[in-house]
Amino acid sequence: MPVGALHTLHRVMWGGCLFRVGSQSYRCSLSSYLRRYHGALSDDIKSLRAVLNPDISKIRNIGIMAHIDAGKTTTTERMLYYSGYTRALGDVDDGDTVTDFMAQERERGITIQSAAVTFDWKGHRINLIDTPGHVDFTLEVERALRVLDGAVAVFDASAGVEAQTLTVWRQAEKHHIPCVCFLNKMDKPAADLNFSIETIRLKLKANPVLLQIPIGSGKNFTGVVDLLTNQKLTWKLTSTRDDGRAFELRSLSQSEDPELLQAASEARTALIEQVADLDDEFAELLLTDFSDNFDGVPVNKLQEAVRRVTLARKGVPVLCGSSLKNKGVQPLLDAITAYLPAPNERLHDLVRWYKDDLCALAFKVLHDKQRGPLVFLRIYSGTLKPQTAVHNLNRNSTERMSRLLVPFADQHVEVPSMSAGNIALTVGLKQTVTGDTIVSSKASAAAAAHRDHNDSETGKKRREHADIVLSGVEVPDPVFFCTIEPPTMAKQADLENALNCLQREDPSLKVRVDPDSGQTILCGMGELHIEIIHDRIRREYGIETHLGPLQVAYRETILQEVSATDTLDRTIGDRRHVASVNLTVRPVDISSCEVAFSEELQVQILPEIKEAVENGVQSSYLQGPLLGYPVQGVSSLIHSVSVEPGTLPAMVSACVSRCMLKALRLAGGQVLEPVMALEVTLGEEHLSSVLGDLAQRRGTVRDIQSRHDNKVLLATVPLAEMMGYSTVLRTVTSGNASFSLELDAYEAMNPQDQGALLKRMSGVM
Ligand SMILES: Nc1nc2c(ncn2[C@@H]2O[C@H](COP(=O)(O)OP(=O)(O)OP(=O)(O)O)[C@@H](O)[C@H]2O)c(=O)[nH]1
Repeated sequence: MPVGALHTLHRVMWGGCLFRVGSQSYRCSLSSYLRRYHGALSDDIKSLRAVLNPDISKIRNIGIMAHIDAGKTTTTERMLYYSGYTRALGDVDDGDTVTDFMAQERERGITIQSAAVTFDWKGHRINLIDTPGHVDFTLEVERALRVLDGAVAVFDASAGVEAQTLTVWRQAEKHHIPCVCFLNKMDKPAADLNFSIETIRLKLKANPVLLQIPIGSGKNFTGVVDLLTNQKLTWKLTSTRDDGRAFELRSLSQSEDPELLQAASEARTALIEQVADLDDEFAELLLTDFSDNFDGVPVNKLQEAVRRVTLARKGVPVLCGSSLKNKGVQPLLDAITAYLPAPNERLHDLVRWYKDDLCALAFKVLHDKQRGPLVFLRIYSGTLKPQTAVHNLNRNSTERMSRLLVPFADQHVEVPSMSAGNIALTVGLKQTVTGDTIVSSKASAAAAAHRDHNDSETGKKRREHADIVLSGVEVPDPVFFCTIEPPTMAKQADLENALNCLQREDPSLKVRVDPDSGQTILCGMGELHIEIIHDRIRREYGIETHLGPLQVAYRETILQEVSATDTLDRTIGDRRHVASVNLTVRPVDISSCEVAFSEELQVQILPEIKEAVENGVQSSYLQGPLLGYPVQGVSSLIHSVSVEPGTLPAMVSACVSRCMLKALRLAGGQVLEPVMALEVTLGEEHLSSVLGDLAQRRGTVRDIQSRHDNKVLLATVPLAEMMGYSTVLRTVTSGNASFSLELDAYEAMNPQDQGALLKRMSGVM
């Protein structure tokens, strides 16, 4: 270790080391420091100092998204390695990657939590979020996308666009995130560039802009031709241990590569024509100066045009490579810096109200045993400094941030400040939960609100005060639930604490207490989600819990319109409470649940009585009359409410709830069940047994497509029939199939199935 670079080094409380270089300190664990920075220590320390507050135009906040197993983690590992942050190449199959750092992730070889990783590439700072591919963790992806400026979509080039990519792509579209596509696994014999590009066009409805063509295929894939520069990049790996750091860069020549040159020149012409179609500025340049000689188009002009096309989301640059075989990752890093936007190129409307004051969004919370909650913040404006108080707008509370760190997977480097555009990790924010807006003080929020208000007055645009709060993450409703019990009552408090911590980290996990049995209920997004939570409680909190059987989160609705009247007359102590209500419930669209007042009542009703009535209706929606599941697809119209003087609002709510229950019972109950969209990829020889199994699960086949030698089966199946499906599929296909599952819709059960469910739930069957 070149000790000269380190002026001082001493141990600190949480097992890490404080490294001082000049006036600057960095903190990380000694072993990881030695492992990661060995060899290029002085350079890396310099670069760490240099990137503390990089120019905003040099920052790229990027997510990697893809279908499960497409190779996100492997690609991320290569990026870290080539940028000089890791000394050895991690391997998901050996369980030693940097980004999959949770114990379960290493064991299962999948990415569960999105880990933020910061590194530099050619003068740029890249904040990269590795997102999970499994559908149970869609919320993790959503949370990451919310704070990113650009994304890399990684595909398995032998499979093209797969189910989960579609979901994530739609999420990226929702947030208007420009993307670059990376066709990974080009070394596989079945890798097919044209097929993959076609699926991007057809399934994602995107406009692929091919920037490279592959050299060789399958085992003979050796590199790519860069169509912008007409140069070939070849990785002549001499042994399996070759890390691919070095590659050869040469211009194509007629004498050595006549066929490749021909193919590249055709692809380049197609690229130039395509970009000209998508970008007027480039089209004008082409028509004026290069109409008869596309070869003369300057590389930088073409690159600028591709960038504009990407940022406008009119097209997506497509690159190819093989992360596992260490080919093509460096050009992907170049593409990230060249085509994806800097934070200041993205429109974040509210940022202008804060001017140079701090405004940041908490997008992830992790619990660290020693340091307490670690909160990941995306800074939109202003500067964040450690040892300062910040104001949480959502909780209306002020708390003190003790440390500020740069997130480096499971290692964190302490920094003295961070400016707009960056992703920071803070220690000390104990009340902040995912989705909260953090500002410097109450006064700065008031000033922002004032600017917002003034702008609305002058700018005629009606704005809400809420515009100064960043919108959080939409949390989908959980579809599965089960009871969870501690080993002894003495551990109940520990379990509650563990569940509180886990919920702050993961808003898709819901915990409630059953009012009848007093049991704690876990509600999650899928079998795997609940299994992981169970596992984490055991490993991280040392509590062996018992889970009850997994149950499906049904819903209830009604079949017909019904009116009801009820009067509550109750004396409590010496006070008499009398309230009457008349209302109608009617079935509406399944996704809504409303309460409305007749026109006459709307004018007369006192605000506190109105609120009490609404509370009464809402509480009746929480537990339907059939099986006690939440009610949806019902509209309630309140015709009249009479309340005698002295009656408490809580009594009005109770009267309304009782009347609602009466009406809902009379309206004929209908159970709604979650129906999932299933996609199974399998060999043709297993198709009939998988179809037979699906028929027994009340599945409906929507389509069977061919993908090379495989079949892709698209179906919808009630979630209740999907318990343990992964095990059955593995057995039926001898492990040669993969599947993905996501909520399609809540659908009405047919009378026979509903009858059987009701009997089962009431213990008759
Ligand atoms: N042949 C080939 N295999 C690859 C390549 N990249 C990754 N793999 C393999 O594909 C599998 C999945 O790779 P990961 O990097 O874990 O994929 P992921 O997308 O991060 O997976 P999740 O985190 O579970 O969503 C592993 O067995 C890798 O070794 C590649 O370029 N070529």
